[in-house]
Amino acid sequence: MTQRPDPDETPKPEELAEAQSDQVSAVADEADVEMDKPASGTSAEDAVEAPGASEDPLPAEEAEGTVDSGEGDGSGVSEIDRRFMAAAIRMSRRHLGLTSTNPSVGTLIVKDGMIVGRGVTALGGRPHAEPQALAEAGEAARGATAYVTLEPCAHHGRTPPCAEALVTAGVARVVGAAADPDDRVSGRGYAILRAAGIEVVEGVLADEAGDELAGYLTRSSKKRPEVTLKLAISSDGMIGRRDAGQVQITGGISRAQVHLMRAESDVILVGIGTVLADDPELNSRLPGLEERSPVRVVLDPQVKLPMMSKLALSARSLPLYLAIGPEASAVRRSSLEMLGVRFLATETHDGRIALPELLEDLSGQGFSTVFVEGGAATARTFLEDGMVDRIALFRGPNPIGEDGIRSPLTPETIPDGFRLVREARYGLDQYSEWVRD
Ligand SMILES: NC(=O)C1=CN([C@@H]2O[C@H](COP(=O)(O)OP(=O)(O)OC[C@H]3O[C@@H](n4cnc5c(N)ncnc54)[C@H](OP(=O)(O)O)[C@@H]3O)[C@@H](O)[C@H]2O)C=CC1
Ligand SMILES: Nc1c(N[C@@H]2O[C@H](COP(=O)(O)O)[C@@H](O)[C@H]2O)[nH]c(=O)[nH]c1=O
Repeated sequence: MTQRPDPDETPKPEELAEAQSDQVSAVADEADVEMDKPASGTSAEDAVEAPGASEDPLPAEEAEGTVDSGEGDGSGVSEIDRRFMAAAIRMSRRHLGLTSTNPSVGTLIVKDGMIVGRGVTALGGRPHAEPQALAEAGEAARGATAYVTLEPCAHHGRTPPCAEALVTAGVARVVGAAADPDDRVSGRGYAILRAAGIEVVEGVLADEAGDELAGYLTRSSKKRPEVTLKLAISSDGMIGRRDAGQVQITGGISRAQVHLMRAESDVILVGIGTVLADDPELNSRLPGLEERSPVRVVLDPQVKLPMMSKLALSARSLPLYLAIGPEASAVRRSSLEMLGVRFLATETHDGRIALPELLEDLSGQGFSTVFVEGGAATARTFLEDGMVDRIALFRGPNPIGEDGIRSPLTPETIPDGFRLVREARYGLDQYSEWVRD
């Protein structure tokens, strides 16, 4: 029988705060740089000393300026530059999963050590972060420093290029994090700024910004979305119990974390085996993030999805796609179509959906991030096909035993080429995350 999550286990805010999660605290950090607060009067300390920030308070004299603090590394980058960039990166998380096909970019305009303008790429991808931050700053942008998590765009789209907007606003200095691989930008954004006499510093916290922009960067360079494989495993390395439906392996704080990760993704994907066993909802149910549920995709070559499954019954309110093969029954297809289910016709190999083709299709539709939540067969083929960019493992404290379904992956069997980037404790669970080098 399917076990439902215990509502009493829904974590309280103080539990979340205790979870010491980078991502949960990042959301809290973002909230501290509230977009709807008046910009004027936000000091460097306000921006950087958000909850969860580990940095020591800045000395007043350092907070007053944005020029080299005298570290002597000769790069022209000060500690305060890095802190403002860290704040801009945290802010950019606000719209992760909501700006497709654009990346979620953060911009801060800083004058005399005070934040005078803030912008995050708007829902749907426009307007970009820079014009919003410049509009908030108004005349104060003249002579200010702009912190941008991605190189400002250089092309004329529905709005003029952001690089030109920064020039027109009269900023004196631009500090950038990640370079933009988009052919229409790729160095041109920084070139426009330099040609106008603006001082440009590139690559400040580029890795950290790249982490948040991973979907966009992968989609631009590999023409497919960034894939995160997430699994919840028991202490003895199982992901479920045979013929038992959904087994709760991890606790409430991990579940909240998973729902946050879902909310930050464009697509959540599982195999039909998981749907038949668990009857999952695959949405984001974290209070306040319900509207941010991703599109759901099920690998279902033979269209086995039950009409009465939670997924099929919710297809009108939250998009549901079945990746189907050439042999899919037209009759089953049209019954599900009436419920609002959509289809992605894909080639199959040995009855398996061709993942590279499916991912290319999803990328073509503008999706930049795919969160794969299993089950075992699906996880295995994503790994075998080399289609996993990030692995997120939640390990619960209890064993499942002999009737368990063995996980295709444990912390001890992470494939070569992946690097451990994050570890955290969520209640009694251990969280570990790896990225492909
Ligand atoms: N702890 C955890 O993190 C999770 C645990 N689970 C557990 O896992 C179990 C289900 O796992 P499993 O049975 O392996 O099911 P999957 O969810 O991996 O589904 C497998 C099915 O998906 C279809 N499929 C189509 N293309 C592919 C492809 N390229 N690669 C793999 N599958 C493809 C096939 O359907 P067809 O046979 O019709 O061709 C295949 O049998 C359940 O017990 C569930 O509770 C599930 C998710 C997460
Ligand atoms: N059992 C288990 C997980 N299982 C995953 O979550 C899915 C259920 O999603 P939903 O119906 O939306 O709650 C399920 O089908 C499987 O993919 N995840 C975890 O983080 N921890 C757990 O202990």
